[in-house]
Amino acid sequence: MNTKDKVFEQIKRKLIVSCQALPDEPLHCPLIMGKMAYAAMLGGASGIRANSVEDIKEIKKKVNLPIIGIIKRVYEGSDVFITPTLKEIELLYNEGVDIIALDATKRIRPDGKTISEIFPAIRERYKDQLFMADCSTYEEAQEAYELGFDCVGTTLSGYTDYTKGKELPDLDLIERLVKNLPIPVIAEGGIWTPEELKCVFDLGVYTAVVGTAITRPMEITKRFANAIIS
Ligand SMILES: CC(=O)N[C@H](C=O)[C@@H](O)[C@H](O)[C@H](O)COP(=O)(O)O
Repeated sequence: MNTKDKVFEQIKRKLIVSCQALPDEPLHCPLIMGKMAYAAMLGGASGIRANSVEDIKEIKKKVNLPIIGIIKRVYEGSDVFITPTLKEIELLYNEGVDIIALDATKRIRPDGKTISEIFPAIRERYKDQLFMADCSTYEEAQEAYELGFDCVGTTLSGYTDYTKGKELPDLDLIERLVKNLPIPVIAEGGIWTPEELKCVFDLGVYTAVVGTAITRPMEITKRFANAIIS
């Protein structure tokens, strides 16, 4: 089995936990994300999604699980913030992550180009690297598949101007992708409960990423606090 197949085999029909805290979040700190990933592993996660080279380095010290790596960076003039430019891809590639995820929406990137303009050269340059397309619509995922991405995720449904307000998890999108795309579909975004996780697996996803519901205590606390506001 080659390395790519091995990675996919390890995460097949298993839970991936996203361990992320941005600079404005209370748990922002590589050491904490490393421990978070370790806790997730002990709890049964089979893969980790993580943001930034610093966090990824620390997580690698604590767990030996496949990592989906991203770098979130906001550039002026573009709404694309998940691994938006070639620079972030190069950093993730040099760090060595099993899968690099990047925004594959139709939005214009910071370099003024679209994903279909830049991805062919990326595919060519990093031949052995696995890439995940973070999409917000069916058409974007279809295009990502045609461009040569290895897997697609529903990560950005609800987060682009044209999908804002969508109920998450986006079950319709997940179902359509599973039915029509021949590459692994990863459900990601807004999975809050074990029941929802089970539901997306029942729809036939290859795997699913759960983040906030497990690794953002401030958001989890808000849900409880809000439940008793009269
Ligand atoms: C839109 C965006 O920035 N999504 C990010 C992508 O890496 C993360 O902030 C999410 O936590 C992750 O996608 C998992 O989703 P949820 O936290 O809803 O389980």
